[in-house]
Amino acid sequence: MTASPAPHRSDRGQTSELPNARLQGRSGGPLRGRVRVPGDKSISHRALLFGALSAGRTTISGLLEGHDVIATADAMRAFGAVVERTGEGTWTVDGVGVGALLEPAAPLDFGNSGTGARLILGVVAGHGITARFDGDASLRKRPMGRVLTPLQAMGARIVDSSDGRLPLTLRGTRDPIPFEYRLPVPSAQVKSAVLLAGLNSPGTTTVIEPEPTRDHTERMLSHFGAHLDISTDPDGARRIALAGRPRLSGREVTVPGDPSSAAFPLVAALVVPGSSVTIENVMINPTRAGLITTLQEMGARIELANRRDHGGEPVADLIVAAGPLKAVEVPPERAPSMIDEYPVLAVAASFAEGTTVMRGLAELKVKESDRLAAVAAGLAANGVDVRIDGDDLIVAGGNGSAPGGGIVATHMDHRIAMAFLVMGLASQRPVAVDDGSMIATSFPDFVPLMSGLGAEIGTADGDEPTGSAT
Ligand SMILES: O=C(O)C1=C[C@@H](OP(=O)(O)O)[C@@H](O)[C@H](O)C1
Ligand SMILES: C=C(OP(=O)(O)O)C(=O)O
Repeated sequence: MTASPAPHRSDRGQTSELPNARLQGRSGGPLRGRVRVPGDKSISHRALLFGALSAGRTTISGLLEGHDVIATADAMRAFGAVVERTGEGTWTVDGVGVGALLEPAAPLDFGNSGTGARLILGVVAGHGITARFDGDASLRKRPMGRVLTPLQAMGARIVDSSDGRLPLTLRGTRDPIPFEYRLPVPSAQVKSAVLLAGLNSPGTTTVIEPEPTRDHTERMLSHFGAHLDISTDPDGARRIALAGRPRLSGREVTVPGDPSSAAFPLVAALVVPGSSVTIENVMINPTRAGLITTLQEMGARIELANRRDHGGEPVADLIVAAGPLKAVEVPPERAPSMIDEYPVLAVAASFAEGTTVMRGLAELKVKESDRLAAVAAGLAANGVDVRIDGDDLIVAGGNGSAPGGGIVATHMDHRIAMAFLVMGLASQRPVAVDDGSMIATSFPDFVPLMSGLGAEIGTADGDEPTGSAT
């Protein structure tokens, strides 16, 4: 089985695209080799954004050239920044500076990307410009009220929207009101939107997060020259205070490997018997490392070698060897540090000994799909005993094997597609996903990278799976 060759779209900097077709993962020999996953998606979005909000030139290496990030690059161009691809993963941004963004001439299309849409709503909210935001069918279903509520309190106005979802038009303010906001949901996107609006405020913008979320915005704001005061409140909440109207200057950014993409070859190497894989240069920032902690608790053999600093973020090479996994209970407070990794953790749990309980997954319901429902349906279609109890996901493991044989509905969700293709590599029968095209939003070279390790992933033209989850 082979994957179809990927078309090249050099004008937008994309390296490859997967076919809009059913794909299938099936068991073969052990996975072996060394790989590098693409640059971190969260950091890639932010590098482009902060580059555009800075004076002078930002040079970025290791940028993720997936569709989500390319949509952010296009939005930065619409605001007047000069964004150029100078080589594979290397980009320059000649910024316009905080307060100086131009009004986009046309609607901004964020495709499948919640991060791009929500962070840039924050950027527009803090500028005296109006912009129209749109996205694909998945993004149009996702809640934007979580960012619009604080942004309106800072002075932005919604010109039109259907119940707080895209498409919508936002009119920003040139004088955002200094504001203090306690996050009602653990979301780095909401935190970042408020801080980005606060950049152009004459006073201080404060975000209080009761549960820590990924801290890339804070790290990069400091790197680009903003002044942040980060402290802990008496109740343990994290308080982030940003002084408004800093002079941000162009910087160099080197983007480390994305732990959310590394999760797929990592779990594959654990569940395919006899595998031994090294994944180089993976970011292990503690706000993103919950999956590694959880898998190690399950007994996974993962060595973190060659720990070092890469562009202000901790990274390591993950040396992974297949072996038995045992069920664990994953506490709700760990969810923000592995929020995008639950689909593939649920796949790992289906091969474990015992019943894994993942608690506090309400946020999974508002991702590219309702991931709680999509994961449960996908596992059930593949013969796994799975249950949703409120916001908890409960997966009975098959002690080293899972039936497989199902077709999984991906609901325009890249992580559902990749997680179930990984399942097929170790299950008794192949696992098919109905649409692999969304994989290009975050991991355009997923299929060739996995194939290079020996994985059998390709178009589903061989054995037809039987079960289905639609
Ligand atoms: O800030 C970010 O870059 C992201 C934050 C998370 O979303 P939430 O803020 O909605 O949890 C995560 O799911 C998303 O993939 C990227
Ligand atoms: C949730 C995700 O991304 P976004 O919110 O940016 O669409 C993700 O990549 O899993």
